[in-house]
Amino acid sequence: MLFHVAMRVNLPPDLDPQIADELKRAEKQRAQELQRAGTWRHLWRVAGRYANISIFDVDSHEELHDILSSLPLFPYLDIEVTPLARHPSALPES
Ligand SMILES: O=C(O)CC1=CCC(=O)O1
Repeated sequence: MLFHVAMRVNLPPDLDPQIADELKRAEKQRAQELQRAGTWRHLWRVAGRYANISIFDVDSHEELHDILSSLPLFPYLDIEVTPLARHPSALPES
């Protein structure tokens, strides 16, 4: 199941910079693990915002929820999830 996930990062301006750096390092490590596993299919920066647009490939809504809610930055993320269905005019995937 594919999901379009929009994440906006809202780190508090007064957050200790060392804690912020550690959260970003841990988030990057987890994001790269999930990309290598094929679960986090796309990760794009939204130009001009501290936000990303991502595509996740998971087996269930529950799996997506578990992944998103365990991200290191989760307490600071505004997340919007959109389920995707195949478009009838899309070419078959190679
Ligand atoms: O910077 C972001 O958009 C949040 C984020 C997601 C994966 C990652 O490494 O950072």
